[in-house]
Amino acid sequence: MNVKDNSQKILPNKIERLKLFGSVEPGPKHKPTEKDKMSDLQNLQKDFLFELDAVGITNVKYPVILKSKLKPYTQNSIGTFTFTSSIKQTSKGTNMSRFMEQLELYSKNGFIFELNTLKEFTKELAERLGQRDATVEINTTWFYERKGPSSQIAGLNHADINLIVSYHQDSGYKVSAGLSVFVTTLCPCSKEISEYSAHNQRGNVSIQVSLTEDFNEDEFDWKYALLEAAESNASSRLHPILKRPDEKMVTEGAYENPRFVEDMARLVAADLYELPYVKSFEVTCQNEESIHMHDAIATIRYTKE
Ligand SMILES: Nc1nc2c(ncn2[C@@H]2O[C@H](COP(=O)(O)OP(=O)(O)OP(=O)(O)O)[C@@H](O)[C@H]2O)c(=O)[nH]1
Repeated sequence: MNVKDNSQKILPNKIERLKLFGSVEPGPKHKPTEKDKMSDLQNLQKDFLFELDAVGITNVKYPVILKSKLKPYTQNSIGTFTFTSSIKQTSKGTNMSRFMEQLELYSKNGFIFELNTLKEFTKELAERLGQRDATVEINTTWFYERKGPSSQIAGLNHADINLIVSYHQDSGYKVSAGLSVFVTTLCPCSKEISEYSAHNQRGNVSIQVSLTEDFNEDEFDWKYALLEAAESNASSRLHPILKRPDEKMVTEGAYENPRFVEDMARLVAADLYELPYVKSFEVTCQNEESIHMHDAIATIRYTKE
């Protein structure tokens, strides 16, 4: 057995240590260091065979500020951004640094996760890039207060939400919003055939809607509307804190509102159909089955006339 050597080590200094592990002195440098003397490969103009539909940066994490109809009314969250624009066949590349420059500019006083800000941002981005169009997508987590149905004890739930804004100098804006949240579903078949009980599952409801041009975020909180569409049609909503009287209500409520995955998709679709500012939608419900290894899934895509 090795006996540990407890005598104190004399370490080489930091520079020597880095050299020990392979660091070397800088070599001779001949290329220009001033920006205007550097070659600018990405701005080369030639026939590069194809136009690009979307080029840019993705998986950018930056803080965002959310406003909400539910408590907490204002909150900080983390946004995951994707920024792109098309580029012509004659351009070699885009100017990647400009996406982040613009994000930093808008983040000086906190980046507000709202439609008006995002529309202005997307148009300015296209102009900054010298392109005809730009698209910005932000995914973030929205926290909202949820109380136990009997005890009224409050805690925080969360849903994943996104906004996608595209701007084109000829056709204007296209706006899409999405939400994904968990719910409880209780199997109608199981309830029907069993002497007692019914198996239930954790369901995920994912909604993506395209919004009308005149949609006004100050009048309608789209994330609240999508949350309601998902949760109010489930067998039960999820809760952060449940005391026994709450648990009894939630359990019985689910038994009184059984749902297949297909029922969920259709009922959510019906609510979205009735929202006047939704032009088209896609709903996917996925149940993590508690009596199978696999999940059940149902999707509806619909465009209003
Ligand atoms: N086009 C392109 N740029 C890349 C790629 N990989 C890295 N870069 C980026 O190139 C950027 C620098 O290019 P530009 O943004 O055009 O910088 P610049 O020319 O000094 O900036 P401007 O003066 O605004 O044009 C850096 O942000 C790098 O991240 C790539 O695959 N394509």
